[in-house]
This record gives sequence, C-alpha cells and structure tokens, in this order.
Amino acid sequence: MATTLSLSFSLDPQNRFNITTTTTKTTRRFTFSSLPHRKPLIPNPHFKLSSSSHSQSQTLTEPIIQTGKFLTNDELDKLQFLSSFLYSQQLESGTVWVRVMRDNEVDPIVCLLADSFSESMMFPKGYINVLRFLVKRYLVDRRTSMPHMATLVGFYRGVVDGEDGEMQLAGTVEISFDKNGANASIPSPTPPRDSPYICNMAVDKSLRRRGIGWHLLKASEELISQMSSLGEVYLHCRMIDEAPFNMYTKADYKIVTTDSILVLLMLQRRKHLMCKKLPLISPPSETDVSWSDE
Ligand SMILES: CC(=O)SCCNC(=O)CCNC(=O)[C@H](O)C(C)(C)COP(=O)(O)OP(=O)(O)OC[C@H]1O[C@@H](n2cnc3c(N)ncnc32)[C@H](O)[C@@H]1OP(=O)(O)O
Repeated sequence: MATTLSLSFSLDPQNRFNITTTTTKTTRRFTFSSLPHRKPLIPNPHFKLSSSSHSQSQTLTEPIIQTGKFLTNDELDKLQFLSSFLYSQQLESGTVWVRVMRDNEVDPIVCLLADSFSESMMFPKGYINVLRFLVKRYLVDRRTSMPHMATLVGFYRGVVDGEDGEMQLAGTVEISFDKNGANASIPSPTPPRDSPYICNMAVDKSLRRRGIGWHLLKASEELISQMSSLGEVYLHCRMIDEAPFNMYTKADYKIVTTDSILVLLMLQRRKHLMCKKLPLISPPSETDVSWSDE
C-alpha cells in the first residue's frame, strides 16, 4: 500500500514553529524555535532584590537567547529557564547580579577572559589581540551548545559615599550541564563526561576581593542544581593558583585527583580535579516567579 504524507505548519503562542507530518502510519510533530532577539545589557535595576537569590522571568513566553540550532521542546523549555535565571546578592561594598550572557555581551566578556588568560599564562601583551580573536571564536562556538551549557556574566554596582555607583560588567564563568554541553577538549585529569563542570571563571582585576567570584560560584551551583539531577559538579584548579584554590576549598570542593608530575614535561601546569556534592532543586514553575519591572 502506498504511504501518503501531509504537512501542516503552525506558530504556537511561545513563538515556536511547529511542523506536523502525517502519514498513513504515523503522526510526528517537530518544533523549531524562531526566537526574537531582545538585548538589555544589564539587569533591570528595578528588579526586587529582597531575597538573596532567585530566578526571575523577564517575559514568560519568549526565550531571549538564540543558539542558531533547531531545538527540541525540552531544550526550548530549558533555554527559557536559562533566559530568566537571575541571581542577586547584597555585598558589603555593593550588589552583585549574575545571569546568562546575551549576544551583545560577547565582546566585553572576550576582553575580560583574554586579559585573565594572558595574566595566568603570562602571555606577552603584544599577543592580546590574537588571544581575543581565539577567545571570541571559542565563546561563539560554545553558545551553540546551549541549553546544555551556559556562560554566566556577573554585574556589580558599588556604593561610594552612600551613593550607588555605575553598574559594571565584573566577571564571568562557564558551566556545562551534561555531556551534550561538555567541552570537546577537557584537560586532565578528566571528570565524568556527563557531569556538570565549571570552568573559565574570571573577575575583573580591579574588582577582585569583594565577593564577586564567590557569588559567581554560588550562582553556578544554584543553576546546576536546577538543570542537572546528578547532584555533583566538577572543576579543575591549577596547583599554583592560590586564590581560586582557597575559594573552592572554602566552598567545600574536595580534590578528587591531581595531575601526575609528568604533565610538566608537556609544559603544562599541574591541576587538581575537584568535586562538590550539590543539593537537587527542581526548576521553579512560572507561577512561583515574582518580580517587579516598572
Ligand atoms: C574552575 C576555574 O575557572 S579555575 C580559574 C579561576 N580563575 C582565575 O584564576 C582567574 C584569575 N583570578 C580571578 O579572576 C579571581 O581571583 C577569582 C575568580 C579566582 C576570585 O574572584 P574574587 O572576586 O576576587 O574572589 P572573592 O572576593 O569572592 O573571594 C572568595 C574567596 O576566594 C579566596 N581568595 C580570593 N582571592 C584570593 C587571594 N588573592 N588570595 C587568597 N585567597 C583568595 C578567599 O578564600 C576568598 O574568601 P574570603 O574573602 O572570605 O577570604
């Protein structure tokens, strides 16, 4: 018997483009995202900051991040959740906000990361533009793996003489939530490929030692607890890097294993693989979300 195929197209209220294929034997629905682009550079300063951390929905219907790839319904829901994630914390010297990087923030994050890499690798200053070029290619490429990974951005607003200062882009960190978001070339000692992993954390040099790195880490852990059911997170820390090592130890990360001394022969620094057990939190439903945007 001949098989007939019919196609129907629709746009749902969440701006998803649905194609339904019906044959005499099966009906299949494919959903593709056609996401509008919105781009506020910084968190809305009118957000309620009453709780220490929370996820907020900016618009409950549209993800504001584009991956340039076709996504399943589950991936679209996760992307929507990532779009609305916002962590905030009052510090002694100001306020820190953490959320997922938007397209228009790639360039400032590239500069921040390239400066941090050149500092830790002791790169000659003359190569900074090459480093920025490579970091930009990396960041743009990694974004296509969302929602299996996310690059977070930290913003900081200090208080000077009782007055609020300027909101500044202060730091960044990358998280992969599962093996689909895992980096192709993870350094040794290798963590389990399916486990959440934190890397590329950096805070602007002029803003260090105010608690921003700590809250980038707390925001990452909070997001991982909501995006992954494995209840653990891994990261690498070079043995010579005292500041991050102290931070991860203070945050209860434990050394799982350490690079063999032989990596020195490959002109690499020895690294610890560290792990922390995390509590599991289910993502809040839209009705749990409260926010104020005047
Ligand atoms: C998984 C990875 O990404 S590893 C790579 C980490 N990144 C880097 O090393 C890049 C260069 N360094 C940085 O950008 C910053 O120093 C970071 C991200 C490590 C820390 O950011 P900061 O905002 O300065 O850290 P923050 O002020 O929140 O300090 C948190 C804790 O870290 C530790 N710490 C931070 N800086 C230092 C330091 N200079 N010396 C010793 N301990 C330090 C302390 O335990 C501190 O807690 P405390 O203030 O109660 O003593």
